[in-house]
Amino acid sequence: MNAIRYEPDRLMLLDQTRLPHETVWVTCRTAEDVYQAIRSMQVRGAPAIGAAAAFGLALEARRLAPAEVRSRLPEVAAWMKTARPTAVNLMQAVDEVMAALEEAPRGGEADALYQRAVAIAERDIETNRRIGDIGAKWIAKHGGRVLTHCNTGSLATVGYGTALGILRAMRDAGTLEHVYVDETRPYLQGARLTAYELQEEGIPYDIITDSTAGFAMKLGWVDVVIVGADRIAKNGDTANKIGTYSLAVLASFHGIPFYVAAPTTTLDLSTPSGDDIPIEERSAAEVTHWMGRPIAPAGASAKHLAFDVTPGHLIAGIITERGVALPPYGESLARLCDTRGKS
Ligand SMILES: CSC[C@@H](O)[C@@H](O)C(=O)COP(=O)(O)O
Repeated sequence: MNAIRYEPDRLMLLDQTRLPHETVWVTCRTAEDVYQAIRSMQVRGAPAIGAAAAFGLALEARRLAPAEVRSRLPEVAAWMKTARPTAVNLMQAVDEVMAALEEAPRGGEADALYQRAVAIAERDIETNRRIGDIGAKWIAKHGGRVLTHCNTGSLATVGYGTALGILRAMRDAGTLEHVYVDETRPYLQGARLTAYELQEEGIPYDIITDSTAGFAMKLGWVDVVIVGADRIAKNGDTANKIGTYSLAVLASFHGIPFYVAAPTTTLDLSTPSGDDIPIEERSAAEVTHWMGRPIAPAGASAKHLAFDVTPGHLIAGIITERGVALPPYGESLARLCDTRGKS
């Protein structure tokens, strides 16, 4: 399954607001189209929005008059970064494409940007496969019953997935027994998207309501928790989908190991701790309504933080394509970043 298809003059995104019941592809031809698709969560998941943004800038470079590309694109790039504030993959991918612009030959800007966006997309799939291999070996020692949150699969990446990639690799290795999928209020990435991917793969799973997770742990259903990440600060504090922090606290209370799986492009060593990570606040209507229909009284007030931050001390390990970082994260993450890009 893949949710991102690309050609030099268009980006096609599988609309994740319509899944699992409708398969609708959205065609983007401009940076504005891509920006709107990211904001409205037609494309979502940290690595997927990074790749989409990269293609968005490449599309814009093709659309602009050649003489305008170098003067106009920096502004578009800065704006693209504001589409969603928490996932640092977006900022990294935009910066990477803009670096390609610096190196591009005169007149070859649009092609250079497209090639860089393709490289970002292809690298993501390769990275996820490595996370899967490394993670499957590491996690197997804890057992085969895994609880996960949100969607970290093919839909959230360019392909294969991070935490969900580990589940695929465990299934292939014969070590996966069962997956408990938090439904993940309010956007239901678990119930709609992770369940869809696991079902396609024939992986045994049960959706649970978010509030079931603690009791499921108490009942002994869960050997290990694995989640994804949107931004990992220098000290290991990790921003991920709202509800992740509660899961980590529950896992700690029950003595269950809690892991984060993410590519090293999700590490942000320039952010000292989780307190410095910007947390996206989305519309209250996404909490009070479902698919446009109200579920709360008219005029109800709601708070909608889209992400939370799990302190590093609650995380047993951070599984990346370069290996598993263990606490203390200040040192282990810096070591992983030192090796980033060297192989
Ligand atoms: C590999 S995806 C990792 C994270 O981006 C994922 O866990 C998550 O929080 C997604 O949030 P979303 O709001 O759906 O973009």
